[in-house]
Amino acid sequence: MTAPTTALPPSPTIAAVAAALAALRARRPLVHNITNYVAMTISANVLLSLGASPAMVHAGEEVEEFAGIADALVINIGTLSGPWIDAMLRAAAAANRHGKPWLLDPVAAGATRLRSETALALLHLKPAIVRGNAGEIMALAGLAGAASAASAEASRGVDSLAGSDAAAAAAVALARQAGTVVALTGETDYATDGTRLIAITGGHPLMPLSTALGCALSAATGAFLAVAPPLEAAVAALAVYSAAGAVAGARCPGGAGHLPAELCDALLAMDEATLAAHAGFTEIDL
Ligand SMILES: Nc1ncnc2c1ncn2[C@@H]1O[C@H](COP(=O)(O)OP(=O)(O)O)[C@@H](O)[C@H]1O
Ligand SMILES: Cc1ncsc1CCOP(=O)(O)O
Ligand SMILES: [Mg+2]
Repeated sequence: MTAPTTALPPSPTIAAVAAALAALRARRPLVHNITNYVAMTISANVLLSLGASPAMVHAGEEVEEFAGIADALVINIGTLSGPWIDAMLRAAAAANRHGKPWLLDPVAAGATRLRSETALALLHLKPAIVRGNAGEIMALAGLAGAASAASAEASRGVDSLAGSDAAAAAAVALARQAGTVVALTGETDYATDGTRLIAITGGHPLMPLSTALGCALSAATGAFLAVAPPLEAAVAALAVYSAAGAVAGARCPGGAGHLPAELCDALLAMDEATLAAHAGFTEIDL
């Protein structure tokens, strides 16, 4: 029997995630966010605690210029309107021209025609990563023709009613069809480039009870895009955030009110031992 000529890509390790986090902190990337009104403050605080520099810049008159100076761009369609859509399309095209990686968070894709058409138009501009909950990933995969249309019961507005396990196949199909990495979140998170599927455990059941933590995760994932290729960036972001979420949730016995603050503190203090204690990976055969 002959030995294989090409090695399989290595499975993710806690050490590799810790190294990506160290690289991020050393680089302190400037992350350009076009995000929704609900998510702006927590996204900026998550980026600062992680070790990145946030900037919320959405005016059509300046997004192209800013995309050129930023290290990565995050586009989140949470609170859409006509001028914002124009700015999002211009920013994504400018990031592509400048060779800057960018991420799409298709908030509530599938809920309205405006959201579906905008998410699809942005997908066609080739984001490096799409990060969404199960309902959004199933909807976007259906809209892109990568999977059958998502059922109306998969989402309620910005919230997913479906579990992430049920959306893993749609995530893989979307990644293949769109040539992107998909970061799918829920009780278990998944990262896939269409050839590999990695499950990431951690987090806390209180996380869906605090608004915009998914949006802030998308911002954090954008920061990792400045220091790592898309699949590694997605895995690192999901693992770091899952570990921080687990630590933060354990410090919130009375509910989710303080969760965003605890999450930021946990991100600031994140280290390899905490990652090892609170995040895990499984590589799933495709
Ligand atoms: N039931 C859960 N248990 C643990 N972590 C969760 C749970 N639901 C969501 N999370 C975590 O919350 C974060 C946001 O994910 P999610 O709620 O799917 O996004 P969104 O806010 O966009 O709907 C992710 O880090 C995810 O792992
Ligand atoms: C409530 C809400 N409405 C429009 S955007 C938004 C925030 C959604 O945040 P997330 O997707 O992280 O739950
Ligand atoms: Mg969301």
